[in-house]
Amino acid sequence: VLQTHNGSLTGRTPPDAWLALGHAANSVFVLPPGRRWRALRRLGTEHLLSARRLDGDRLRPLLRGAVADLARRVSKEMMAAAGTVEVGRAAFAAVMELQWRAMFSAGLGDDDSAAARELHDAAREAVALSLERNVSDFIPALAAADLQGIRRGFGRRVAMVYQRIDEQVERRMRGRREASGGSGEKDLLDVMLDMTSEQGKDDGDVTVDRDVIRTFLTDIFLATVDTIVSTIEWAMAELLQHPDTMSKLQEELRSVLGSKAQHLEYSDVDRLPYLRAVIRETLRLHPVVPLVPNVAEATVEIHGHAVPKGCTVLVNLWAVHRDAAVWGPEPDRFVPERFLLRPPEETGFLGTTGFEFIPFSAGRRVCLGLQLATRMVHAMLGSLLLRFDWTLPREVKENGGVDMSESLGLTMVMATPLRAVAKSVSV
Ligand code: HEM
Repeated sequence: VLQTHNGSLTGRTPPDAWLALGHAANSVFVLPPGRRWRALRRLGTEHLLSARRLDGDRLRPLLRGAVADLARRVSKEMMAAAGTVEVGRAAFAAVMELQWRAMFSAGLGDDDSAAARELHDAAREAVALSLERNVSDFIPALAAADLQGIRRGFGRRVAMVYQRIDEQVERRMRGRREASGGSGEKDLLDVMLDMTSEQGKDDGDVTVDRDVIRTFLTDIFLATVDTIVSTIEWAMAELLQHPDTMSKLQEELRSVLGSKAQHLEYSDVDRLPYLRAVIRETLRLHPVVPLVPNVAEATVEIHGHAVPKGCTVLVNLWAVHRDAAVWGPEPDRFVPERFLLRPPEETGFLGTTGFEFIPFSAGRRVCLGLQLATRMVHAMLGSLLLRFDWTLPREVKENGGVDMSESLGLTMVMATPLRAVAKSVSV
C-alpha cells in the first residue's frame, strides 16, 4: 500500500468536521493527490519544513529559542504549583509560540493576555473536536444534522484561528505597502503573499488566495501542536514508568553535553544514541497517527484481492510497530535498547527498508512535518531531562503509576494529561 500501489492509494476522505468553513477544500491533509495538493506540499517543504530551512539562519535560532522557552515555562509552572508540572501544557505553549514565529516572524504575545489564551484554547479544542468520534462520519445520511455539533464546534474554533491568521496577513500587507523590498529570508507568509500577486507562478493553475493561505497555515499550525507535544508527553510518561531508563538517558545527556549544559540542539543528537533510541521506542509504541486511511483512486489488486476504486485501505501503524515477528516476544514492552541493536537502515524515519518502523508513514503522503518534528522532539525532550529531575506526584504513585490509556481519534494522545514533579538540576 505504501510502496508498490502507493500511486493509486493516496486519496483521502475528509472527516465531516473539516467541512466547516470549507476547510477541507484547501486542506493538505485531505486534498486528493493532484496539482493543488502537490503545490501545497512543495510550498511547505521549500519554505518552512525542509532540513535546509530548519537548519538555516532564520529558523535555527527560533528552534533554539523554543527549547529555552519550554524550560522557562516548566520553571514557572514548578514555582506556581509546588514543583508539579503538566508536561503537555508547558510543551504546548512553547510549540505554539515556535510555529507562530516560524510562519509569521511575530510572537503570539504575552501568555497571560486574553488573546493568547483564546488562541491556545481554540487550537486545543479544535484538535480535540477533530479527534472525537463523529456519527456523521459513519452514517453520512445523518451528516447534515451534525447531531453532536462537532462540525459547528470545530468551525467556531477554526474561525478563531483564521481570524488571528487574517490579522497577521493584514498587518503584513500594510507593512509591505509601506516598505518596499526588504532583505533577508522570507517567511512562509511572505512567500504565499507573493504568490497571490503572481498567479500562475505555481504549476500553471494553482491559485494562492486568502482562503488557501488561511487553511494551509491553520493546518500546519494545528498539526505541529498536537503531534510534537503528544510525543514528548508519551516519552516522559514511559520514562517516569521506567526510572532506570530515565537515569540511563540522563547520564548519557549529562556526560556527553557536560554538567553545565542548559539545552541541547538537534546537531548534538548524533552523539546521543540512547536519546535517539528512547524517542524511536516511544514512536514505535505510541505513533501519534496510528491509522492511515488510503482511498483507492483506481481499482488495484493487492495480494490477489481486488480493491475497488473508492474503497479505503487502512494502514495500521500501531499493529506494524507491535509485530512480534519483527520486534521479538515482548513487542508491547518499552525497551529502547532494541533500537541500539538494529542496523541504522532499519531505524530511519523516512520509511525503513522493510517498512517495519514508519511512525511518519511512508510513500507520497509521508508526513510533511517530519524534519521539524524530529528536531523538536529530540531537542525538547533531551533538554527537559538535562535541566530537570523528574518523579511522579505522590498521589499518582499511590494510584499505581501513570495512566497510560490512549484517547483514540485521528491521533493517539494520552487520555489523562501527564503531571510530574520537576526539580531543577543545579549547575
Ligand atoms: C511526532 C510528530 C509527528 C508524527 C508522528 C506525524 C505522523 C504523521 C503521519 C503518520 C501522517 C500520515 C501520512 C499519510 O497520510 O500517509 C502525517 C501526515 C501529515 N503530517 Fe505529520 N506527524 C508529526 C508531526 C507533524 C508536524 C510537526 C507537522 C507540521 C509541520 C505535520 C504535518 C503533516 C501534514 C501536513 C501531513 C499530511 C500530508 C499529506 O497528506 O500529504 N506533522 N503525519
